[in-house]
Amino acid sequence: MKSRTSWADLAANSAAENVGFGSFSDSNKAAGSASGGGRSAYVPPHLRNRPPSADPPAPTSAVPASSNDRPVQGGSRWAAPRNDYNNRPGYGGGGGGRPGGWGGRSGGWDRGRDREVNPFGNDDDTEQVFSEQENTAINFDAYEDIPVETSGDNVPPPVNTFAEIDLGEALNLNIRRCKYVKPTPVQRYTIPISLAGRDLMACAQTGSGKTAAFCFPIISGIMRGQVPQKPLRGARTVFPLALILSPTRELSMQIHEEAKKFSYQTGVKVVVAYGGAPINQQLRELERGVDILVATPGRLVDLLERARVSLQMIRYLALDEADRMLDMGFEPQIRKIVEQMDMPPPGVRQTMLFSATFPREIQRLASDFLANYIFLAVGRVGSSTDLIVQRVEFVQESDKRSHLMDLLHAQRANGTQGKQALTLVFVETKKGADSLEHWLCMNGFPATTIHGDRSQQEREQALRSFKSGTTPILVATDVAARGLDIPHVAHVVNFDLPNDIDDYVHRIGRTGRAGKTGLATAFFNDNNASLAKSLADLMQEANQEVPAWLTRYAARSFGGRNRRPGGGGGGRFGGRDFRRDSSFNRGGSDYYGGGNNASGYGGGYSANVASAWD
Ligand SMILES: Nc1ncnc2c1ncn2[C@@H]1O[C@H](COP(=O)(O)OP(=O)(O)OP(=O)(O)O)[C@@H](O)[C@H]1O
Repeated sequence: MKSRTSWADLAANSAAENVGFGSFSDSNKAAGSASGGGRSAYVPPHLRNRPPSADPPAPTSAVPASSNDRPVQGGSRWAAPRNDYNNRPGYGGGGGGRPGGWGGRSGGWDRGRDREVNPFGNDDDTEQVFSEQENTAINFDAYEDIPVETSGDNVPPPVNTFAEIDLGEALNLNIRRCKYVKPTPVQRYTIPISLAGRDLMACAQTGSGKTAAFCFPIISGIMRGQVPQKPLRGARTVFPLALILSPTRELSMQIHEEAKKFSYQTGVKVVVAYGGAPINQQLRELERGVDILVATPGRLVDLLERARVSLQMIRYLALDEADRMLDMGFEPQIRKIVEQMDMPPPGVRQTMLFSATFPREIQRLASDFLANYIFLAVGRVGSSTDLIVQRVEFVQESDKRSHLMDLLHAQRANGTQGKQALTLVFVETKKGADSLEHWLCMNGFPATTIHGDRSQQEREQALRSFKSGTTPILVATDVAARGLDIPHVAHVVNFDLPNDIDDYVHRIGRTGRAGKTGLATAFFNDNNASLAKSLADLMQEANQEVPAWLTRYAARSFGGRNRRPGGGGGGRFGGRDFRRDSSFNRGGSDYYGGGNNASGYGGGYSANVASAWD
């Protein structure tokens, strides 16, 4: 899905705010007086932005008609109880469980007046949605025989269809608008687990739909949940109910765009906050109301320190790319956010950790954040690679550019470098990215670059230009390695291989997404010898052709940081529940070591790009 937040969008939002929400601050101040007759009455998320119904429903004690001041639609019609939620225990719908009075949110979130932008880009697509039979976006056959492993107490059974899960009417409609016909394997398992209120550590291959897997239960849970009383804090402090953290600005923007689609017309408000963009605009957006906050850690810490956000009401915490979030670069910030601010503890909040890779040492750290959690592994190690043809070629440093040129010329000749076939080239350093981009442009290959030394505006512009095919080659550092879902990336080139096999898995995962096939080419030379074993193991597991010379390199390297479990014959997954390891029970760790423990996971983590992240 495209990330469409841009500076232009932000400016437009700001303009819209001035036009449509000029009186916000007043109503915000008045918020909390549910019967005040002003426009500040609390409207619970599941009742916001509902179209007027033809049949006036029975009034509900949860939202008294008198508290709804919408002049056009009329209070009682908008205060319709949701049939699908109202009679269930714990949903707070018909039981008078909603006290109203979310002061901070109510004033700015009167959906009667807020024209929620249609994130699907068409005015009323209901007809189209209902006539849509097939999802053309995903090849589910590719997931037929995917191995799945769960561990933990009382794991709820998976579902086969979205219809089996009661996510709520409005969310179901959005799922159909997204043309998601069936849940992907990770969604089949994680959604019931999350809806059952369980904590989760989920490891599933790149491009397999993890974003929806954590967004759906959060949105559904907020729609049906009890709304607690807002604690007494500064008038400008906001109290999100869910926090989704991701390591990069672009990924946070992308999650925000996705979550907005899923939450369209549900009344659940999603706001994004990330570094590199003016904080004032983000503050204004927050003041207009927030249920789900998507953020990068650095900007969130800033907001917390300014007391503009409180985590006191957090019910859901999701860490995307959780292993990256807990590696050496980010861990202190994450611990500060999760453990040292006012967030409810594990067991009170629900915590979900997602990634395609989960080194056991990171699992050990992550377990501090979880209570009685379920571990889920879907797919083999780097199993997106079943869909990705992986090639590794021996190329000396000095030959890399001309070799890349040969590849690009061949693509052009084969017609695969058309507007719809994008090539993503990973390099090690920011300087190297700029220099390669320049060289490609000089040689007639339109290219752009994304890395941590570029301004946020430049980064966003580069991504837009790449996605649109204007510059069909993007030269990137690892800042683009994780999470980004860019349609039509046909080829990932590891011009410089990473030091860490997990980074390789994430990088090549930018192609071969959602059931589509892709190609990944790696340039290997002596400098990459330490990666040889893990790379050869990974390729072998994915039924790729391993060149004889790489096997020889692999045989020469003994163990090392990048040992893969596959070599030991036991690890089919991108991570395996570390609680099952004997070394865990002994309190030992063989994370970095050689050893022969099949369940060990060699994905040593690097902080080499932390400076480029937020
Ligand atoms: N049930 C579904 N049916 C069809 N398409 C889906 C479904 N779920 C997700 N998708 C699509 O699959 C693509 C990949 O999803 P997503 O970006 O969530 O993958 P991911 O598992 O988070 O990948 P990564 O590990 O790289 O972060 C997206 O374009 C998304 O819209």
